[in-house]
Amino acid sequence: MPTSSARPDEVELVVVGGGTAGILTATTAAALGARVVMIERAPAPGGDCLWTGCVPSKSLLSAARSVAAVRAGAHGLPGATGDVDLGSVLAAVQAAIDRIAPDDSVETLTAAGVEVRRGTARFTGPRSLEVDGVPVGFDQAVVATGSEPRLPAVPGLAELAPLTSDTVWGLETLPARLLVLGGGSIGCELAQAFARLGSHVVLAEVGPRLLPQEDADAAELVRHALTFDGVDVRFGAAAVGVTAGGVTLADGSTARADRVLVAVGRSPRTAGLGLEAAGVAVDGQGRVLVDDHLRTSNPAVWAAGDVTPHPQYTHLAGVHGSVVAANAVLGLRRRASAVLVPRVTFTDPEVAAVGLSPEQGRTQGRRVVRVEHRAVDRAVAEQRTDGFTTLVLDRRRRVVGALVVGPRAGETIGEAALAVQRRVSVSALVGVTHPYPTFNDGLWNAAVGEYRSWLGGRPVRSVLDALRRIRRARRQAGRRLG
Ligand SMILES: Cc1cc2nc3c(=O)[nH]c(=O)nc-3n(C[C@H](O)[C@H](O)[C@H](O)COP(=O)(O)OP(=O)(O)OC[C@H]3O[C@@H](n4cnc5c(N)ncnc54)[C@H](O)[C@@H]3O)c2cc1C
Ligand SMILES: NC(=O)c1ccc[n+]([C@@H]2O[C@H](COP(=O)([O-])OP(=O)(O)OC[C@H]3O[C@@H](n4cnc5c(N)ncnc54)[C@H](O)[C@@H]3O)[C@@H](O)[C@H]2O)c1
Repeated sequence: MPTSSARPDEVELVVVGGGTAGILTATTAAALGARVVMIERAPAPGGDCLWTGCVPSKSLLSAARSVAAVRAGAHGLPGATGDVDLGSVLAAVQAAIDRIAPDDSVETLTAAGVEVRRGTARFTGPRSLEVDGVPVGFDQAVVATGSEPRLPAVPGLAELAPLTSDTVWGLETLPARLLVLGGGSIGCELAQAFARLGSHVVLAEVGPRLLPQEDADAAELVRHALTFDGVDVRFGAAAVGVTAGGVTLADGSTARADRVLVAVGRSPRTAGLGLEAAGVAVDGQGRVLVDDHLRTSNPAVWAAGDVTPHPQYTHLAGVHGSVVAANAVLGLRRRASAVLVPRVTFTDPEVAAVGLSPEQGRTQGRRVVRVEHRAVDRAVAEQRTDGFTTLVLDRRRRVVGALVVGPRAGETIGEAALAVQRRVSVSALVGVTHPYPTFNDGLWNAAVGEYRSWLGGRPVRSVLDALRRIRRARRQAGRRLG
């Protein structure tokens, strides 16, 4: 059992926030033998991913995909018409949440050895905080308070009661005209979902393209797909004002909308947290500054998940939790920078990436191999050839990055992440028999193509020629002797 320097009235480890980062911190620390208290202000733990983020958005996208397929009238069926009942769709979304919620419930956490306290935490000193006014001393603490939607300062926007990813799930009817501000993951996913469900959607992005964190050719395929679904995508189009005619955009156009959905990025939830009292430094955007071990400027306080300057993904928040717990409880020095972070935008087609992107790879002089999905039989069979798989290789032909665009690209990227993490070579990847026909063939075919071109290269060719000559000579000698 790890020893604690906490006084009897102190908690060994306090975790502030019961989202993915907080839950993984708390359960890992408890498994390591620490006395852990987790404080969550919401009615139930689970955080954004469960209640307003990943789970509802993926459930909504699934419903929207089904609606699009039915409306398209594929396979000789007459295309369905009529309005979607948003209430039914959101009931299914809620059912998905309800099925997953028990995994994060107070009962489950209590059984895992975590004491959960409901309330809002605020630091009062370097080793103390209060929960709704009740003081708590701690030996160590973890800030895992997540992030929240950022609202742009646009005159008149607040009067339109803009929706965010926090509130969109409370809609009672489908907006006939929806303006989505922001073309990042949230904007693209929700714009496509609402367009497929039947809203007329304008997506206004301030920059010159969608998904700025991804390569331009991947973003262009998503723009094409959104446009196909009826989304009116506008670039250079930050909202600048509101008139009786609609929302004025920086490209000079106006978007008439019944509702506006803001998805222009997320800010850390640090306001009112008393971080100054705790001596915890934040950056200019309010994000909690951490070192590579996720320790803050106060040696007794750590941070994990969306509240830090690291990328905002559930899987990373979870890994942060386990890193922080190991470092805080056992005194290990696990590094956040050692964590490989794959990412997926769940539009149709999906965009999935890990490691070096092809654009980064080319800039760094790495070899980039690409397979178009028109050469992947599963994509052809499903008439979904609008994608590609790209591998980025180092000088020894080991996989250092991958970008996949297509249906279920998010499933393929797990294998690519394993390859990048373990520095798997193209020849090793070729040696793994892949079942046929799958979208993962894109990855395998890219590796096979690269391997064949290596085999066809001059140095390997001359070795192979020599081996063949020796083999021929031996057979001829054998025949003479026989
Ligand atoms: C629409 C949407 C879709 C997304 N889709 C994906 C996806 O597909 N894949 C993916 O990887 N990521 C996705 N994300 C991102 C993902 O949801 C976040 O990265 C993840 O939830 C971050 O977890 P966290 O624990 O850091 O923060 P959170 O989940 O936000 O948890 C923080 C918790 O702290 C609590 N809290 C805050 N302040 C206090 C306080 N003072 N006292 C007590 N409690 C407090 C909050 O109530 C909250 O429960 C999506 C996000 C959104 C918004
Ligand atoms: N599939 C996933 O993993 C997933 C899904 C949703 C969200 N998330 C996470 O949540 C985070 C936040 O998502 P997000 O989409 O809100 O943010 P984001 O930072 O990914 O994208 C915001 C977009 O809004 C644009 N923008 C900024 N200001 C604008 C303005 N005033 N008007 C118009 N456009 C503007 C930006 O150029 C950018 O393209 C992401 O960073 C991501 O990590 C992940």
